Amino acid sequence: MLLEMGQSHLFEHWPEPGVDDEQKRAFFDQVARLNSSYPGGLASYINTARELLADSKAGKNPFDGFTPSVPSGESLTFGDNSFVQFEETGVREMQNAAFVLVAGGLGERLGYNGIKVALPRESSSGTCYLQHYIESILALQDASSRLVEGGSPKQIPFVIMTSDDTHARTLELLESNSYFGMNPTQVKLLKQEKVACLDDNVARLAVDPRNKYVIQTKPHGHGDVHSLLYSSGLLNLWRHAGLRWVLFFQDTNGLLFKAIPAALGVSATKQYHVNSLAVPRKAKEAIGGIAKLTHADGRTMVINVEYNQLDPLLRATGYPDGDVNCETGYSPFPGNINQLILELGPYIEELTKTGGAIQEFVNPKYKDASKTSFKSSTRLECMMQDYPKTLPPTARVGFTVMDIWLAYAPVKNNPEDAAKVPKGNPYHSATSGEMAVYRANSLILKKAGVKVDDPVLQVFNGQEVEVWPHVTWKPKWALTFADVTSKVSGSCSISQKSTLVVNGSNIFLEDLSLDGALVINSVIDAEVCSDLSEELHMVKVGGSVQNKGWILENVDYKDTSAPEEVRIRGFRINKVEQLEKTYNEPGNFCLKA
Ligand SMILES: O=c1ccn([C@@H]2O[C@H](COP(=O)(O)OP(=O)(O)O[C@H]3OC[C@@H](O)[C@H](O)[C@H]3O)[C@@H](O)[C@H]2O)c(=O)[nH]1
Ligand SMILES: [Mg+2]
Repeated sequence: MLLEMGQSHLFEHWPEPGVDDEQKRAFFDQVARLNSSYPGGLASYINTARELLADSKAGKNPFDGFTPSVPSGESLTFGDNSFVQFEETGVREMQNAAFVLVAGGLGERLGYNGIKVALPRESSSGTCYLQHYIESILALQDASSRLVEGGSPKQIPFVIMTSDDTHARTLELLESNSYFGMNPTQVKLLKQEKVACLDDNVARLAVDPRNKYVIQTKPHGHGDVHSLLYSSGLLNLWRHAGLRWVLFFQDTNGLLFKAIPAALGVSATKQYHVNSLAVPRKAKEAIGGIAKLTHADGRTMVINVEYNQLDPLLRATGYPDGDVNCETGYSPFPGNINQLILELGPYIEELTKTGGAIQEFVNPKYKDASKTSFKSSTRLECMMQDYPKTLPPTARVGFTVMDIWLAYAPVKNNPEDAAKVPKGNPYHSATSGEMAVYRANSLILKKAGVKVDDPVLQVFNGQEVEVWPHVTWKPKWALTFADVTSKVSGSCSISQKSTLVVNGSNIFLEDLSLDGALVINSVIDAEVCSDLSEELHMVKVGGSVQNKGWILENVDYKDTSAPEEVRIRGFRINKVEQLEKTYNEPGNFCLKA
């Protein structure tokens, strides 16, 4: 097959039989792996590569013939009646859902040495992303089964796509933490394989410069998740179990689960086959724009245009200024946060046709204008949000826009690059990712009637951020706005320098005045309480707490004496003074300190 596909150069240096046989066998093992992990096999990979490389050389625009326009979608306002309604619907539907986290990326822009899901989402509680995601899914599972009478509690499946770069460390993080409370059989890791690198425009496979018996490989992109799910057989198992939704998400977004219930509510209510979550987008921000593309022949699709392609597409289609903000101060195109909700039935139907193959692209860096050779080997790539590209026009494809403060705060940029982000655009750094959690929680409490002091501006690693009170809670405390409003009452207030950490589902804040740090734990087992009415197992906490609190101290990212996860956010928390309370029985508690 390799010879037929013009790959004879791979064997040119081979010595006679009997020499290097081990390495020759290893070579064929690798070829077999590359062949079986790609839909259609290696020959199909090479053919596609030739076509895409020819298009790229000819300077062909992948959106040739299409004109972009601003699509209309569902736009939600946090806390209003329809939002609350969507959240309730979403939580109810949650027991028919499965979650898929794509976490095979190295995070080269961030440059962190560990895996990204092991980073703390915020440093007041120190909870890492993966723990937060798992606890959110478990809390949704419980809340959903409570809403459905007589239903037997279902376990929400959780899939993590890993790669050779992240697999072992992801597994190790799960195992050393007892899967953060999830049943290990509920979690499935699917490892994506890399794809072969290409040396030239006729798609000759690149050999590893250090070992001529190895084909060089690079990641193929998050689009692999579809073929992996398809070939794993999980989708049909889920269908037989009565599931209806698959929710995809990315490795570091500390706000995502605040947006999930309402977004699923929208999918269920509008019967969307595909629902992408979006936020208002700043021009040139490194997030894709959701656009309606209309072809000269009349076809239309609503699809993500990746951030590096939006500007050239706009310039080529009559918008000479390219990717710029409109009068709202934002790009007219909603920003894709790559949280996709797919309806399982239509998804399986589509994958049965495509095998999960996603339209690919190639992005070679040419040596010169002749475009005949590359600076370094290239490869085909694909993105999970390109899934709708092959759907028939009858498919119900929509999107849902929510506020940025509620839905999107990824950690993608290293401190140096983040500090260079144009003023007013989000930093997407470890610093902004943590501050966004505090801001969102503070704004939600405010909306629920708590008096929360305004933030102050502070600079960490060259980035000016709003510092709100450090409020963080476990997902089981509150998943939706209705949960929060049911758990705070009377006249509560939180000063700017405060930290509030809430660990426990049955904690109710009533007439609490906080100026300092307060950690409230409740260790009452929800199952013991399940036969009691809510009143009977409430831990009601009020009173006035004042102490020196927890203080943020600047740490420079170049200061190698601090741990990497501290350095990249530019501060550490000095826990000067706090009140910590742990309750193991219900009651009314009046704090004084
Ligand atoms: O090969 C890969 C590459 C990436 N990934 C995962 O995919 C997720 C996103 O990866 P990247 O951080 O490289 O994505 P980017 O920031 O380039 O853009 C992505 O997120 C922002 C959106 O607006 C873009 O449309 C989307 O492509 C991460 O969770 C990463 O771990 C894989 O699982 N495998
Ligand atoms: Mg990327």
